[in-house]
Amino acid sequence: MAMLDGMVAGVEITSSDLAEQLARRRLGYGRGARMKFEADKVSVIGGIRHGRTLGSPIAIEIGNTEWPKWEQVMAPDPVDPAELEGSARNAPLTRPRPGHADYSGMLKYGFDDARQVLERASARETAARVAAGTVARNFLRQVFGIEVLSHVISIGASSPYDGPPPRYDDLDAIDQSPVRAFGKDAETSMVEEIEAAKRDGDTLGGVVEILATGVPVGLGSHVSGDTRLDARLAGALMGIQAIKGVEVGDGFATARRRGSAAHDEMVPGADGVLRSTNRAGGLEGGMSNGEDLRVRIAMKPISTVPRALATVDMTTGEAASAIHQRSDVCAVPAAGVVAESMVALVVAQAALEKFGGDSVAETATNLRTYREAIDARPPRP
Ligand SMILES: Cc1cc2nc3c(=O)[nH]c(=O)nc-3n(C[C@H](O)[C@H](O)[C@H](O)COP(=O)(O)O)c2cc1C
Ligand SMILES: C=C(O[C@@H]1CC(C(=O)O)=C[C@@H](OP(=O)(O)O)[C@H]1O)C(=O)O
Repeated sequence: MAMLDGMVAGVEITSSDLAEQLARRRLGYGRGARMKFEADKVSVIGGIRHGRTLGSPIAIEIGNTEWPKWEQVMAPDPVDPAELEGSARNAPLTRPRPGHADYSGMLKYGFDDARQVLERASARETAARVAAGTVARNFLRQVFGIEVLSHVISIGASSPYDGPPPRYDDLDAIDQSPVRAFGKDAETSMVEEIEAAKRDGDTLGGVVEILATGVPVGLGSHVSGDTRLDARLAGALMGIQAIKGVEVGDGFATARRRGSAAHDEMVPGADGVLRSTNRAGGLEGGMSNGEDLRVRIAMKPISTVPRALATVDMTTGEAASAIHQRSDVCAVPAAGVVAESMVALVVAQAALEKFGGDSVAETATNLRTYREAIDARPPRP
């Protein structure tokens, strides 16, 4: 269930927009069996009428077609233990899987069965993020002309893409790529990495770049740490399962440069201030600076490794192997779609803080007033 509060009235959104974005999240070479047989069945429960948001909380349910198999073992009401006997699926999971939430969750919550942790910890939940993010995307496009896109930079040790960032027009081509790569060379190298990992019973992570174009200057704020747009983007992106690093603009490469080669110099132009570079990724002092937002995320390899990892049985204390029923080999392309949604949600929230309003029309009026004020600055020489 995705719940989205605070969205203005009048945003155009249909079930097929939601389905389209959810379908993008399921794609990608290297995803596992569950993606093939499980469908995302979308039902809008409230907050949208006749294709437009109402300004009330939006609730979207995404059916989990796997649920009937787990209905008994995960039942909210007490179940007679005799009914659970005889099925491996119903047996408690006592061997925490390294890299997952199992071990810490079992100790922290006092559980003997890691199942009480794992389904909630699962990235299945990212379907809800994509549904909520679709509303944010449509709002950003409709009012601001902002577009959010992503592409995979590398998977495992593949040769990283190092060309210019794609534009929104390139997104269809990126989505056509089985690894959501921008460019054939990067794609070939990524596919080879996945095939090798599959052969070896192993899993992979990788790096994704996310861009937002058309973002007005002044979203976020320099006044405190928690209002900084870079901090909010990093927090939201780190909140995605398996994301272990976030880089803003040239991030780590910038740390190795001298100041004279690290910042984005300004020159006067016919339409105001111009920049010849965007090393900062569109963010200075915790605020958008009018350039494209550009952030990267690092995803760790999938935790459920087919070549079973060593663990400890929490009931007996003995050495054991972690279970592997099925899993993705690599979910980096899908993580990119999830990351786009998180960026859209953060940017939409910052845009609503800055421009406010209860309807698309009111937010658009506030944006126009702001643009008129800033368009005159600085005076043209
Ligand atoms: C889109 C997506 C799909 C994932 N699929 C799997 C999977 O099939 N198997 C798995 O073990 N982990 C998968 N993960 C990663 C786990 O959810 C992640 O390893 C786990 O939550 C622990 O990560 P954390 O330490 O960052 O919380 C996936 C993550 C994402 C974002
Ligand atoms: C179901 C989804 O992703 C799941 C995320 C996930 C994990 O551990 O995060 C593990 C796998 O699930 P299972 O262990 O049940 O096979 C993925 O299929 C999805 O993205 O819709």
